Amino acid sequence: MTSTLVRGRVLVLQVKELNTFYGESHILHDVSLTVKKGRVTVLLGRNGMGKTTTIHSIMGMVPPKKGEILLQNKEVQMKPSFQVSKSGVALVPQGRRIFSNLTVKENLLTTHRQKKGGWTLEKIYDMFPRLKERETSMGGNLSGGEQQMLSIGRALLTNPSVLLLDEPSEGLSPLMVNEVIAIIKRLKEEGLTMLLVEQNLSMALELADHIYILNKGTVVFTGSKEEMTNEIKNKYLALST
Ligand SMILES: Nc1ncnc2c1ncn2[C@@H]1O[C@H](COP(=O)(O)OP(=O)(O)OP(=O)(O)O)[C@@H](O)[C@H]1O
Repeated sequence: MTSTLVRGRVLVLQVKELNTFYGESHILHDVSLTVKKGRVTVLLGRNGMGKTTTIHSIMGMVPPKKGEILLQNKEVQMKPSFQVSKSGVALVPQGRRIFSNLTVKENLLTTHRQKKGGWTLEKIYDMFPRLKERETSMGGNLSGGEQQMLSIGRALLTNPSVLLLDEPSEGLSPLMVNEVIAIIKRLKEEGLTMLLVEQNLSMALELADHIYILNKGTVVFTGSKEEMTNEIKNKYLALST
């Protein structure tokens, strides 16, 4: 498989000049970003700035009108979601979207795609012992934190090349947010490549290798957390404008 190298790192995902519309509303304006292998890339921005639309464009759920999406140098932008997923992109969606009337085990097995040396049900249970304990419970009876683990476990079982996480901290207690941070760190240690959408700045700063900020559908900052000045934070991430 051909790969693009930037400063010695393979680019797993390249998004180039995406323009996405909902009907007549032009939401994403030439959004470009790259996700490097083994790194946590974070997409930040206030409510309604286009973060979820970017994720949904990558997944083929809202096809962009213009732009390119390359997964390990192969174009995926005109593919339907199931093919994007098959190509190696997995999504932990906002709101978790687990099946409430299936058991934990059934939820996990809906997506399992085997890969040599990859994620298995046993490996998921090793990482999330709580899911093993609740294996036969209905998804709808789990706590918010357990549902988040289930949503992450289900995405991992597709054995993706890149994992997209859309606001995994949303609606969780501070204790559970710390748990999710610890999970993401462990996944990084396992070598997983991730694109994390967040509004929780402290979580983003703890995890990010590289940051993009979206404002009104446009990338207004790209750089390391050290390069993100207070001025930039106040301008683009403060809760009120
Ligand atoms: N299905 C839709 N139809 C029409 N407009 C939409 C739709 N979904 C989102 N939008 C609009 O697109 C813009 C970007 O929304 P998006 O959900 O991508 O933002 P976001 O940065 O992820 O914010 P949030 O954290 O609130 O989800 C907003 O103005 C929103 O109202």
